[in-house]
Amino acid sequence: MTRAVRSPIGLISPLRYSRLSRLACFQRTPSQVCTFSTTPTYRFKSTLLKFDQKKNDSNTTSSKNKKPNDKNGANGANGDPNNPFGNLKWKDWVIPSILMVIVLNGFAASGIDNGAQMTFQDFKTNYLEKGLVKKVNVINGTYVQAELLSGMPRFAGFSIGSPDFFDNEMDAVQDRLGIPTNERIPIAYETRTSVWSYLIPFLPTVILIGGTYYLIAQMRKKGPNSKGGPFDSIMNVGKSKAKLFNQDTNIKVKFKDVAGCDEAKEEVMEFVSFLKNPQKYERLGAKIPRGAILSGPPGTGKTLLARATAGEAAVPFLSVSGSEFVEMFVGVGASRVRDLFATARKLAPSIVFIDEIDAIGGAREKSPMRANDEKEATLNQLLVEMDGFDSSDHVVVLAGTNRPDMLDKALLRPGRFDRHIYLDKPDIEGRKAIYKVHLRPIKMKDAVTDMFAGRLAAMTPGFSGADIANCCNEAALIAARHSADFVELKDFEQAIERVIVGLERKTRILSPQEKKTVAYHEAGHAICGWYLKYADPLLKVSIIPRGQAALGYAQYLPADQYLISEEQFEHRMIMALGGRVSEELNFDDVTTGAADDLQKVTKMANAMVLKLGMSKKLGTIVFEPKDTQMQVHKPFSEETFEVIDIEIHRLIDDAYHKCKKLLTEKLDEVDKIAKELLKKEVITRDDMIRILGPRPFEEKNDAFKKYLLPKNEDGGENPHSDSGEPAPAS
Ligand SMILES: Nc1ncnc2c1ncn2[C@@H]1O[C@H](COP(=O)(O)OP(=O)(O)OP(=O)(O)O)[C@@H](O)[C@H]1O
Ligand SMILES: [Zn+2]
Repeated sequence: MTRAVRSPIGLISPLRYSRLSRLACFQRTPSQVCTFSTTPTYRFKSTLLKFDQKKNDSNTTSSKNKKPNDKNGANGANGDPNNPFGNLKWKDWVIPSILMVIVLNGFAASGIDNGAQMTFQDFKTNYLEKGLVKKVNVINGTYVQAELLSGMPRFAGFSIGSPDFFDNEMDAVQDRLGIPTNERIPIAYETRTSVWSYLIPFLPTVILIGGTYYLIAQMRKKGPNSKGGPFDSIMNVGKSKAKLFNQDTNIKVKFKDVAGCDEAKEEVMEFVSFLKNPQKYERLGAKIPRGAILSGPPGTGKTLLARATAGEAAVPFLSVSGSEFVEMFVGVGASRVRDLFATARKLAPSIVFIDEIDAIGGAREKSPMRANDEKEATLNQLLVEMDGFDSSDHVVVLAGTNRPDMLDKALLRPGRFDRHIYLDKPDIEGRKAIYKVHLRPIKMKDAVTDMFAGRLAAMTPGFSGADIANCCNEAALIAARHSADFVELKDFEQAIERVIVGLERKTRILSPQEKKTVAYHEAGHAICGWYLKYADPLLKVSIIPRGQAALGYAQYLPADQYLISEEQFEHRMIMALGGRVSEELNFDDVTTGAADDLQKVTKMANAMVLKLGMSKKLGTIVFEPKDTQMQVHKPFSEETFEVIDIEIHRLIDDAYHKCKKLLTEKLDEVDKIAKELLKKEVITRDDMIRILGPRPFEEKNDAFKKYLLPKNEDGGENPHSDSGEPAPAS
């Protein structure tokens, strides 16, 4: 039984082998204990080697063994798609794992001080037979700890198969050495239990109770700013998803950050004044306005203005999108509305902002087929909540929409959203002011002058506040890409072009013939624009492909204008046809390049005839049905329909012939511009003047004249004044 087995790393008795392997197993996680790899012996050997070589080192060994196991554990939790706890955060499994490891370590240690490790055989020959042993302790009937005489290691330890066998062996050795019975080494028997052995039976219960407590805590998490834990969506389906912005922390927006919409600001100012000082109004018996609809095209600052209102009034701001009320289940939307208003009342004075209110506030179905009960229930709840305010509630409701015409009339009734504030796209002065706001954080070389902001504003007619914000950011990105220290005008010019027509696509290679077609097409547009009185000022023409579809483009600067005359319409149509006509005049064949132009022309002619009363034959009648979807019959006779057809054709044909006449006269100029384009790819207004001479009409865009036109090209010095030679095409 004590016969030693020779192994490559030393002598190991079978007895000790089994004991140590059990110890090693305790220090591993269950998954590895059960694993049979192709090199199991190697693992045991290395563990044993460490036991042999290092004294009192069991902890280090176990920690070394633990590392790869922990890693396995982590992979198990995160990497396995079937793992139901795959979504839990690291905290959720790290803490239990650490507890587990502590428990297992404690269990493994079991309170035994191992001392110098050896086999019984070694103990016998090295200590027992030499009389170096003072006392022997048999622990738990399986392990022996021998106290040695001084000068030796203090303890020696080894495992035994059974206490009886050990007793007999001890007696046998001492008999052999002739030691009298009363001087024999005392053997004590001891039972040691670790505190862990008491605790471990309770462990599953503790884990179970802790886990349940954690899950319930997760479910209870709610409120306007709930983080949305794994159980949130089920428990909080009827809760409002509004985001709460608190004055002290989140809302830094003030009225000074909203530029170019002074009237709108003035209107909402009243709400601010009310929220700050309600007594001033209530004292005189005035009812406080409940809410306002902020409408206008996308990106004109509706959300921004609402936030600024909250910022100025220094009250909590609850922001929610109309679409967040819409759910599959009936009643959820209504419940969310109720919850939103309950929260707002609790936080009062406060502002509720419902963006895209058309998602729930759209006109209710008139048909008996009740298309959308859920939407209606939500809207009704909203109406009820707004009616339910009394003036002491001090809650103001602002709502944003791009389609105020779609809203249910009941919403707009006095006592609900009784103010309607319209935010239009900014005009030149508005854009200038918005540029000044968004240029503030941009690092420029010189201070931003009025002229500089004006120049950018003049270059970007039709831009919304959001476009301007985007443009300023793009300019800074472009400058950063060139590792510049400052952002300059040229960066802004590039950014504007990018926002208008998209990225340059240098990789889109046109064949020489295609390039030529594009050049003559664009030259046709440019020449028409140059010689037509009402054409907008031209900034540049380019034949570098850009964005999704444009192979070439011309950048014009339309003035901010609110009325368009018949003649202006005609000139726009001629300009739009210039590309196609130039192709016809310069090549044997025409291409698809004019598709977009033709669409524009047709749309304009349609509008002139059907909506704007610009056809003498048809007179000042609107033919366009208001609600095209509901229209079954045309609101006019077959004869009128024919006349409409003829008139639309006539308008387009007229424009076409005038365009052809103009370009035939200016064929040389078209040729020159096209050649210049082929040479340089991009030509500017200066190139046009160099090749064609100054434009024969004074520019009509004041912003252009003020901010962009070089001084020597200005008004009076222009050889052709407004009253001079009429436009050749007119
Ligand atoms: N008048 C403005 N002054 C300053 N910045 C503006 C202005 N209008 C818009 N912006 C900028 O555009 C961004 C987007 O505006 P906002 O979200 O308020 O537009 P919106 O009208 O609510 O658009 P949508 O109808 O698409 O919801 C703002 O964060 C701001 O940076
Ligand atoms: Zn074109």
